[in-house]
Amino acid sequence: MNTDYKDRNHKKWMGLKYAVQGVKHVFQTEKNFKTHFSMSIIVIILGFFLRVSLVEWAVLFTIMALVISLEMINSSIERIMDYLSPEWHSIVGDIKDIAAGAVLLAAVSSIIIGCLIFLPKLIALF
Ligand SMILES: Nc1ncnc2c1ncn2[C@@H]1O[C@H](COP(=O)(O)OP(=O)(O)OP(=O)(O)O)[C@@H](O)[C@H]1O
Repeated sequence: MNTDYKDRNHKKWMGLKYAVQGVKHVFQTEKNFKTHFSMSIIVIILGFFLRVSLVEWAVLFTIMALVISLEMINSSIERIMDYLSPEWHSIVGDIKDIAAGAVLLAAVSSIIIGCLIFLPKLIALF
């Protein structure tokens, strides 16, 4: 019983370790991920500087997490398709384009949200 609990706990931590490895891997290999990550850091710094409200923080973190998560899923889909179908095929192209389109939609939304939250505060500074 006790060993069983320890085993489950160990597996849980190993799962977390692999997930962190996944984030590290995508950070090291995907240029777009680095761009989204850097943009998120800038947004957080700007958020502190412009004293955004709790609700605004919640909106900003939700959209940042969405963009970064979609970028990771997109990278994952690209790898799956390259592994399953290394040859050129229009359906593979469609699948990759759709996954990339999802990231684009979220990224455009994040720019709009950033403008809605930050622009009035920046304008008020001048
Ligand atoms: N096997 C394929 N068959 C058909 N089209 C493909 C294939 N591989 C890539 N493409 C086309 O090339 C585009 C770029 O694919 P690629 O796998 O090189 O992604 P990427 O340039 O690394 O994307 P990202 O910048 O998001 O990482 C795809 O969106 C798709 O239109």
